[in-house]
Amino acid sequence: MSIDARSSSESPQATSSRRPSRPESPRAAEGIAFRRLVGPLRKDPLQALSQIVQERDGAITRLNLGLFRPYLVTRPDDVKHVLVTRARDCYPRQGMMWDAMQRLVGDNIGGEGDKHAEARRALQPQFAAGHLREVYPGWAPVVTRAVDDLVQRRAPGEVFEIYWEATRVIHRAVNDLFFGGRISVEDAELVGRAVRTATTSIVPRLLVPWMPNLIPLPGDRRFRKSVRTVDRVIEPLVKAAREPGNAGIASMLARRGRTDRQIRDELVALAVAGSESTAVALSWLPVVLADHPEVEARLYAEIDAEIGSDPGADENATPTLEQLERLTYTKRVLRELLRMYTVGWIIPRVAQQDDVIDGVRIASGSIVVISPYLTHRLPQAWPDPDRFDPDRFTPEAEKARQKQFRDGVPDLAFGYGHHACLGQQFFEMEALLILASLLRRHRLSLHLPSGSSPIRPKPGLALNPDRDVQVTLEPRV
Ligand code: HEM
Repeated sequence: MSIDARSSSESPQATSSRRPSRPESPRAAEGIAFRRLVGPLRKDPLQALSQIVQERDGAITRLNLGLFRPYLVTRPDDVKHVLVTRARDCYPRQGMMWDAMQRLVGDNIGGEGDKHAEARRALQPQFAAGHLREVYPGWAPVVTRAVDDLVQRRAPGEVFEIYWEATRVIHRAVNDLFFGGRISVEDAELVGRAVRTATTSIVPRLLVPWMPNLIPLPGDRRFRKSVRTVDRVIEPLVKAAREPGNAGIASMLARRGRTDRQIRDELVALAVAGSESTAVALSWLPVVLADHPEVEARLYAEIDAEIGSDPGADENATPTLEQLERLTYTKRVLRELLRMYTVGWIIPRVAQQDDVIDGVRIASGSIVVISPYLTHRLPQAWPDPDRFDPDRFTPEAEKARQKQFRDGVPDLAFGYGHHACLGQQFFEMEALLILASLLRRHRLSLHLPSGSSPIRPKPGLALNPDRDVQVTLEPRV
């Protein structure tokens, strides 16, 4: 696909990320015409968008899709402008696109402004490294028991979908953190399924954000039903969180004087932000390992060396936090996986005022799309971006990248700015613990019937695999 600059009213801009040294009057973004976009986007949207970004060296581009004409912003310094510099006054997380989501997660941590800041201040200490260390000894055995149950449920060699099994483990892990163990396994799974249904049935509304709520769209009824299910389970737990002596994030929020509604909103937002993203990330792992036997061998070797695979050793031992911290290669595999298969692949914002980004005029009301997935494919930040290479995340490589990109960051897997992911450290701890507990005794293999096409990413609200990822577990001895 080539660039059609005719929709731009002015001459094309230099594609360097360097800013002009003297002020120039803002220009219109180069655009790509509808007829050139529609075919490639329909055929393979990620490939089409990646090609645009590479051809334009990441310069701001307007996608002319009829009524929907978003600006694509991918260079680290331009992303910083939207998510940090003008984040609060010009690109707050509000407007039509967020209205739909806020019907599920509320407008506290899922909102903007003072209410968001207050919610974030209340939640942050629960996700700080020091606090996670404190809760680890009580929490980790819950996770290893959930992994043991998975292994018991699945016979060696049985084919199953990793997403749902990972989700079951993750729900037990996060619900213990949220409610201090006061939610049953059945209720945890019910909430998980309802959240998944809500986040998938909302997609039609996100695609036509200007559609008034009064006009029904496909998915609306399923969405409302899922929200009712979530509330039916969560509301009594929120009330119970006020009883003295209870543990978990819900009780901590109650002690900090948050209202029932606020506590409900925070917990649902955490469930939406934390559970599905983690399950999708873990679903990509067998896909990546099947294609990269050398990475797989190093990962198992590290787990054997640091955690131990001796089946005669204590069967029920939970890996210690110190052991997890030594899984540096496994952690790099997870980070590279999130670079290439960026679960949070898109971060939309709507300009609330006229603005100029890198000399390009952005009118108030325009949709600005940040795509971590596309930023992760900029060759100037990630040479040979389609190659899977965990060693991009060695401390030396990270230091060199930081030096190269003083303005903005090229690694956006967990967002950036005042909405950056609260749960990143929790995700790392949780994912490493699940992998260490599972892989020390079992080999996880992708099951791809012969003749199947390779599994590829499919963009939706999250970047899912394009079909259910099927796997098997075999004892390693
Ligand atoms: C693979 C795992 C995860 C990925 C890729 C991920 C990614 C992200 C991204 C990209 C954002 C920024 C969204 C924006 O700017 O609009 C975000 C925000 C957030 N994430 Fe995560 N996340 C993950 C896991 C988690 C977990 C485990 C939790 C908590 C249990 C969590 C809680 C949150 C919260 C609360 C926010 C909103 C923060 C705010 O608006 O102030 N995330 N996440």
